[in-house]
Amino acid sequence: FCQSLLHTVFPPELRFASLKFFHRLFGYFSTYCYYDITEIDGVNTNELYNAVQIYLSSSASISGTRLSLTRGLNSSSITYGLSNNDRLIDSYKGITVEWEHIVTQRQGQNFSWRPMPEEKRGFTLRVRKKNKHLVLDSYLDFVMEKANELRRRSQDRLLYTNSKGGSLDSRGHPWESVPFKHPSTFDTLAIDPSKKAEIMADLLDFANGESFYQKTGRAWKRGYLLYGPPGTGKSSMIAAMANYLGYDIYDLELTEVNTNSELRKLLMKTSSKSIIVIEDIDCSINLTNRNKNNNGGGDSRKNTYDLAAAPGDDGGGNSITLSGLLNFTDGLWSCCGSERIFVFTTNHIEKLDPALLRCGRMDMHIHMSYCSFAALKILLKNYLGYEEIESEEEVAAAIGAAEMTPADVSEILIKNRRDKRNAVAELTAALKVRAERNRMKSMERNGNDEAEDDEEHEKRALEFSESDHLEGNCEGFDGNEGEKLH
Ligand SMILES: Nc1ncnc2c1ncn2[C@@H]1O[C@H](COP(=O)(O)OP(=O)(O)OP(=O)(O)O)[C@@H](O)[C@H]1O
Ligand SMILES: [Mg+2]
Repeated sequence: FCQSLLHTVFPPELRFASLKFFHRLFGYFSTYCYYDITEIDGVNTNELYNAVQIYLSSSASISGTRLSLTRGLNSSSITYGLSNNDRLIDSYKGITVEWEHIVTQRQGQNFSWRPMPEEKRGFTLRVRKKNKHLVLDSYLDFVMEKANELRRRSQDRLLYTNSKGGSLDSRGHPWESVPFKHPSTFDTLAIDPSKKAEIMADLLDFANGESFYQKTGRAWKRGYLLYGPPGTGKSSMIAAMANYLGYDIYDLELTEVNTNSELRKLLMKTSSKSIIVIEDIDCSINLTNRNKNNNGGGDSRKNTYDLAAAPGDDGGGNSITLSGLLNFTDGLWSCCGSERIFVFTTNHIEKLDPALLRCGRMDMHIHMSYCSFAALKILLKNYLGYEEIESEEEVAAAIGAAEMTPADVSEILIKNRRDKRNAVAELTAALKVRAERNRMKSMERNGNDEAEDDEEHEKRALEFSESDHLEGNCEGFDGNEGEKLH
């Protein structure tokens, strides 16, 4: 009406100014105020737009009559959304707000560094003027929070890894992501039940501990160091943690990071509710050369902490220092997000610098040990459905000395999963062979000169393994004892 009135009454040159005037007048007398949340804010994607879309999808699923359905690339569920130019009423703390989704055609493509969508989309939020402060102070935060929660619930976990050589992806992010579908959970993890319960309780306390961390003035983060021989379930434990808490995983490949500042940037680009993992921390940075540098005198603190690869080393220009890494986990920058878990894994805890191990940095040191009897029972139950086995005493007697990893055990169980009886028989035999072999090795090590006996034992062990067709497995077990192959 206003516009047709303007057309008839005002000359063209005055139309724009008078339209503006009418808008102001209308705004002044109106009891409402309006907030536009556009999809693209200048050149960047507006996070708030995405959040509102997700937030409204939860209420739209119940009340709307015409909805748009979408399914994201990384999502395994469908989300509902408002169709074009549809409205939805929402209430919050006793006030009512109205959302409208507005889609218009973009007029003429302006020059831009990246292609813009043809449609211009946005939400308009209508609120009563008297409720303006509540909306700005807390409703929009509430929407953001709720959207993040919904996103986490509807979407599969994401596994991020830092791009090769610190390069950025097309959206300027240093992390690349794929859907995280690792099926490991605390139910499938074979570790001592008491240890498992302790870890689960610790994780839960952490996830629910916002007010505790606030009250005690601590940054809301926690560090776990998982150590133990290869194949004892360190990576499986990380996956179980992520699945348990519903967190994303950032798998940090330290060898791809060149400088401390790059490391810091990576940290800044991680989201909260995530697990930041550095696997095989002892192999990622050269921990052995720091003493060499130390001999040179000068700034002792710097030298002690300098973990940079020595010249000529295969460091690939990598100049990350221990202090850089400690700052990553512990410094002021580590608090730029919240609710984050750091997990480091290593096969050789003795190689790590004490600075990395001190309390408060890595809060919990978790020893992932060889398969115990309690852990074996979990594997037998999960793989074969056995609650009990016949040769329980025999197995229990051999398992301690056998030093077999859960990976070794599960390999035997998988191989024989069609023939459960054979699985247990083969497992018992393998445990005995391993126990015997370890016993002999320790005797050798102790300088016991029962050399003739040794040969006989070896023979017996071999005969034993051959008679049970175990050659292939035993080879496999041997390989797991020594160094990791990298
Ligand atoms: N504690 C465990 N419970 C259940 N399965 C296990 C356990 N440990 C190992 N496995 C099985 O063995 C395989 C290897 O385990 P995983 O990769 O977690 O070992 P790791 O400790 O991370 O070894 P590495 O030090 O070589 O990285 C997994 O596929 C998993 O199925
Ligand atoms: Mg691993």
